[in-house]
Amino acid sequence: MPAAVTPAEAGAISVPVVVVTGFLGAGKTTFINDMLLRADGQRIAAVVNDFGSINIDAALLSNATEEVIGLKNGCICCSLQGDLLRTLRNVLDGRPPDLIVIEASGVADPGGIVQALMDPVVARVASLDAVVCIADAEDLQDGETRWSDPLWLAQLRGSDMIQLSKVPAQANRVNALATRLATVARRPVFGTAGDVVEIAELVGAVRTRPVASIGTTPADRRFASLEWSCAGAIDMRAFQAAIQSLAPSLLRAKGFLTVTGASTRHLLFQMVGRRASVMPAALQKDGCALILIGERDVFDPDAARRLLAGLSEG
Ligand SMILES: Nc1nc2c(ncn2[C@@H]2O[C@H](COP(=O)(O)OP(=O)(O)OP(=O)(O)O)[C@@H](O)[C@H]2O)c(=O)[nH]1
Repeated sequence: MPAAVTPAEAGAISVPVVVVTGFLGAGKTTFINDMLLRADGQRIAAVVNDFGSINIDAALLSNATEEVIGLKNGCICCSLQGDLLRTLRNVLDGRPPDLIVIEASGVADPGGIVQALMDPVVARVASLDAVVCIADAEDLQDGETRWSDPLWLAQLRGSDMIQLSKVPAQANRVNALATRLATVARRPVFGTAGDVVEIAELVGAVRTRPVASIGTTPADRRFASLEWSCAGAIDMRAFQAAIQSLAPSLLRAKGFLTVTGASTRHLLFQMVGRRASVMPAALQKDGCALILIGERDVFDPDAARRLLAGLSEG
């Protein structure tokens, strides 16, 4: 029996799709959140692919749009391509949105996502209009590591434009960074003067792009991750000490915490490289849910799990 046809597939509509890529913690969710807040009446559906099964990004975006779909446990550039296509069909079923924005996980090569979107059935109803790469100015100024990272280069070169995040105040440093980025990527760079790429610039342009081959190491061979959760509250000082000792082996950590020993009980924790922050969480639910990610050859998830287990026993 042939598969049911969505209204969009019936030929009535083609919904533009924007893919947001960028390295772990670059600022993809922040950019999409800002985009949703600037939507000005447009209905934007966000499809979010977190690296782990704790879908933190989807929870963060759900304040800004009712249509957030989390793709859990895997990476849409490789193992989740089928899920992405099924999700797009579900989004397009019923009343299609004006725009679909897909947040790739920080470990994804956008080439795989572009390839999935070129599936002939999907391409008829959802047109890939732009791939935006969020480039983390702090990370890029920390040293040369990222500049020679094949995954980061694939994200940069697999995009149509680059949006700088975490821009330093000094204009000369920003301009030098933007010039270097534009040379490496051969793409326009936004954000030097606090400017943010507008939705109108993302949608409607006809862009031809080669179907990129995925030449980067599969995410699960390069990165190791730990998802850790507990039902109750943990001591804030003990958590800070644990994270401090894990920090040298981590690239990214984030999650929701319920803590004792601090003025706010429910916190959103974020760490990118060595920079950590906490802020009051919108969700007032007891318990902790964290994801920690590092390079497989430096981060030991089992040792981290043992360390964190001590927090919920205290
Ligand atoms: N100062 C500053 N902080 C930012 C900016 N963009 C993002 N951040 C912070 O950087 C951290 C990571 O931001 P996210 O938007 O979650 O990054 P992401 O790329 O979605 O992260 P992953 O999905 O885990 O790869 C958070 O603490 C943000 O508040 C920015 O432009 N300026």
